[in-house]
Amino acid sequence: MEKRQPIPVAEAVHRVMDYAFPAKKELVPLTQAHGRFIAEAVRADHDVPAFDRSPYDGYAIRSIDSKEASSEHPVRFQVVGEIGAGYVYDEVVGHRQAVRIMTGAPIPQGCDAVVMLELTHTFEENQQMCMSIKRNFEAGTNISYKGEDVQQGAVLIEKGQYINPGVMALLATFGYEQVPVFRKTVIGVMATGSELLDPGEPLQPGKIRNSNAYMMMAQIERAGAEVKYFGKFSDDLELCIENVEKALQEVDMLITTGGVSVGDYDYLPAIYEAINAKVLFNKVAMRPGSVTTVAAREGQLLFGLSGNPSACYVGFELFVRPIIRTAYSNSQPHLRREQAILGKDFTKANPFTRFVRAHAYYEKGQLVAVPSGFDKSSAVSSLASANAFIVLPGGSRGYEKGMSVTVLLLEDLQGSEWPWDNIEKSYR
Ligand SMILES: Nc1nc2c(c(=O)[nH]1)N[C@H]1C(S)=C(S)[C@@H](COP(=O)(O)OP(=O)(O)OC[C@H]3O[C@@H](n4cnc5c(N)ncnc54)[C@H](O)[C@@H]3O)O[C@H]1N2
Ligand code: MOO
Ligand SMILES: [Mg+2]
Repeated sequence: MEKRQPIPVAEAVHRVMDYAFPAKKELVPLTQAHGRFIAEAVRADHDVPAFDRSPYDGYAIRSIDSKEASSEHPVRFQVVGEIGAGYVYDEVVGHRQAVRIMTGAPIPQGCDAVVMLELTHTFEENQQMCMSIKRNFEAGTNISYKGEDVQQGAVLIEKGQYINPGVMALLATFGYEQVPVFRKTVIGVMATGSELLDPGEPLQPGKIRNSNAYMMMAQIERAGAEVKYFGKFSDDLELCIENVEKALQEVDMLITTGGVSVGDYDYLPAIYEAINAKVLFNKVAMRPGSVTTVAAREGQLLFGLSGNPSACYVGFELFVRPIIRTAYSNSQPHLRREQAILGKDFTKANPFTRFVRAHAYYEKGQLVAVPSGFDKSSAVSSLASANAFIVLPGGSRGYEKGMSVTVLLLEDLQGSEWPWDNIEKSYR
């Protein structure tokens, strides 16, 4: 039996990233763009606001006419018109004339100030609407100027940016009825193992329910890709080869779970050989997920993730997620890295770099990360509350509560460019 040579995590991620590929583009209606990644930069083709407008309900005036106003000597204006948002007052406003104006309406020609309704007194005289004010208003008072928010030509959204609700607002502002986004990468999922039952089946001796497939399908969606689920397959070499071959025709990349270790029924190594896929690595100096194997055939990636649920979960986030986000031109495709305070002792020794599933939260402005439970590679229970991995570099005897540790955040949309440099052993 060939002895597997563990490689450092960063080296493994590099080897996978060498196979990154760009996704194709497609146009989707604006209403379906939220949560996608934009395929072109968005440049402002007009100013926002596109015209000088009123930020208040009140009266538009010529500031010069208010110069003499005081509480003893209010100045009165003739109200010559009224405009709501969406309309334009098309006369030129003259001496001691005012236009009743609503929030969002364009400033009439001749006017250079808006007086809030609350500061005015409105009355009727000789069947003529009038308004008076008791103080002077400088030119420019209460005007929202053309271009004060966005100037024409400004790049507002970079290619590869995640489309969040604020981006949606900008897309609508600039008339994107159809939005250029990256086509979702299609990722095949296949579970292997003769012990696997579907969630709807009753338990039987020696069998377990297939949880990894459902977990990974959700991870794929969280990362922004599309799932193609091929089901579960028993440990039968010929059957698996045939189905892996078939699946590869239908997806951009394929993830399998289980069968990558050295057991008699761990067939993934034989499958890669049979289909002529080149194994990029089959052992990573990490826990869980040391058996994570990645292979490539004609540029197409095959991720052989561990059958152990926690190992499978970690393998996905470290190796598959950044490939997805890179396909979308996202500049921060990896998990977001932060420093946190370890919230609880972690006494296990670490020959390999350990990714402890953890719950991270803020306490008085400080990020704290607490291991989320049973920590074996086989653990399924600790994943539900995990929103971070605590990264404990190898070669240590354990960590104590209060130490500063590196964490990778799982539910953060921002990500990081490359989190793998200079991860220090924890310190106080
Ligand atoms: N002699 C050695 N044995 C093992 C080694 C080793 O280096 N030498 N590595 C261990 C490590 S580390 C891991 S991790 C596992 C990896 O196992 P495989 O990837 O080959 O996965 P399986 O053998 O198929 O299953 C392992 C475990 O996970 C359960 N499983 C499998 N699929 C699913 C699924 N879809 N949902 C839920 N659980 C699943 C399976 O029943 C097993 O209990 O190997 C160690 N052994
Ligand atoms: O690959 Mo295993 O997950 O290290 O426990
Ligand atoms: Mg095995």
